[in-house]
Amino acid sequence: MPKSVPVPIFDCVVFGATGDLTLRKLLPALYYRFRDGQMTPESRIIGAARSRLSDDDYRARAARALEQHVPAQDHDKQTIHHFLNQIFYIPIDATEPDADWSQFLRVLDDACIRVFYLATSPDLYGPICQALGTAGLVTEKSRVVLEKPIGHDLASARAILESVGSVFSEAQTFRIDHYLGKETVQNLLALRFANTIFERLWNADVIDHVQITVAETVGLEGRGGYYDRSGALRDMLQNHMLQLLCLVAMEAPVSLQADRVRDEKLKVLRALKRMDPHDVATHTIRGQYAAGAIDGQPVPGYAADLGDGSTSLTESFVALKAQLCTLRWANVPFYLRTGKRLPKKVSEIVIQFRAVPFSIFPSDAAEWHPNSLIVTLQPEEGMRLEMMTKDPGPGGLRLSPTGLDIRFEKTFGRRFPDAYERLLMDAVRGDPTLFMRRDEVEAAWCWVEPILQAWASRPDHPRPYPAGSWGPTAAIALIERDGRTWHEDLE
Ligand SMILES: NC(=O)C1=CN([C@@H]2O[C@H](COP(=O)(O)OP(=O)(O)OC[C@H]3O[C@@H](n4cnc5c(N)ncnc54)[C@H](OP(=O)(O)O)[C@@H]3O)[C@@H](O)[C@H]2O)C=CC1
Ligand SMILES: O=C1O[C@H](COP(=O)(O)O)[C@@H](O)[C@H](O)[C@H]1O
Repeated sequence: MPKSVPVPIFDCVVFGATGDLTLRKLLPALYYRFRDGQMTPESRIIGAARSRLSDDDYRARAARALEQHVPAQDHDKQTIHHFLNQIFYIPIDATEPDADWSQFLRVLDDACIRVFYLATSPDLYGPICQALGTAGLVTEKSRVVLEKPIGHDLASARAILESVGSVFSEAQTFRIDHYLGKETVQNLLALRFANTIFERLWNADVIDHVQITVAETVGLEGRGGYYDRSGALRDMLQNHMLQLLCLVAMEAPVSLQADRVRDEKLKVLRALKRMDPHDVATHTIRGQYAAGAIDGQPVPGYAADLGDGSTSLTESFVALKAQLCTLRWANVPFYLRTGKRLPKKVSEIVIQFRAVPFSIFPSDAAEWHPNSLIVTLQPEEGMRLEMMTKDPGPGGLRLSPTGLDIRFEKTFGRRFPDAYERLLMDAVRGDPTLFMRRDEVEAAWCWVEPILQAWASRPDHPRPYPAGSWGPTAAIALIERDGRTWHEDLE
């Protein structure tokens, strides 16, 4: 197994230190990097949020978070003890005009890399960055990491980008989309551009359509306050799913240099056919889960999860058909769907190839399955090429579908770091390849905006679907009326 190369000493200030993301993802990710020696013992984590906690109070919370979110076999008492000693806490209200930002000056080391990780709601990004700038906390070696979604729509995204950009340069700004840190997502570049067989076939002549599914079993998980103002389109599709689409659809970059990769992704976002209100009505489906069952256990509906007795029009499911106006992808639909409280947690990309134009096999040789390539992001990272092969044995030339299967963990025989581990270290190193450039964020909002507007002008209730189902039946109709079906293994 390749050894982790230690990153330079850093101070990482995490705003939103008491929140779900920090406790569930960021602290465990930093723990693993510390355990593997990539985060050296001199580096420090400084949590910041409004809650009035001492260093020791916060360490106790961090310890509980590791207990809960790091699998028991990875708990190492000594390492956890040393890791916790590198954690500090500063209480601050970022919206308070008289907040004492000089507290950070007293703690931070001028000489080392400074990462300001903003794990708060996006409306605080501007005020936090302005305050950091005014307090003289932004050094040449500073970077800021912004969580998604950046803004609520195009206008608010631009306002945030502008405000952050007046304090941090583009090179200092790391807009995180944790899907880009997933191993299989990065592998899309290798798959497409290091394999002649795929590179030559990756176009409308051979590919019939593409499906991208990101299904979750979880509901609101206590995040209703955020999620209900967001919904599936803003929470998942505007960022994670469009980034996946970019990596599937982009042309080969001239090199792996960050901006060359990002240039190509940007072209894809700009080539997405803009939807008019009629397209939105026919090409998008929004749903909201009702009570149902997952894994045989009853689960409440969205309104009950929200728990405030209100009637919400927020979608917890979206399916849509997107099209790209390019030579490579002419008339190749991209079907995207994502939702909460679906039957299983699975994220996958299906490249559906066209059927052979003429068959020499008898029509009863087998049920015909055109080839498909299924890239699985989770739960198990890997890919499978579905092919037709001869059914072994006598009795004529019968065909049966068979898969060429690569499961990453099994093939490489080791644990893969979580996306946040990789991305946090990239931010410390100053490598922006797997982060979104400002123009990408704006282009993604530009495409999503007409959908948001059309939905807002028709404020009808999202279609209900029982928890534990694959979304509203209209989402099935969306693809079936084109003579296609969602990838079967999922159902
Ligand atoms: N949770 C997740 O799985 C994911 C979250 N994200 C993004 O990460 C960000 C954070 O999400 P999440 O952790 O779920 O949110 P939470 O609501 O759980 O946490 C918000 C954090 O912000 C702090 N906070 C709120 N107001 C202020 C303020 N005025 N000044 C300083 N701190 C403040 C809160 O602490 P306190 O109350 O103590 O001030 C808390 O630590 C969001 O942008 C979200 O979209 C992205 C991907 C996944
Ligand atoms: O960004 C987000 O992602 C998670 C899903 O992430 P995954 O890595 O578990 O697939 C989602 O639950 C959350 O609502 C969203 O904000």
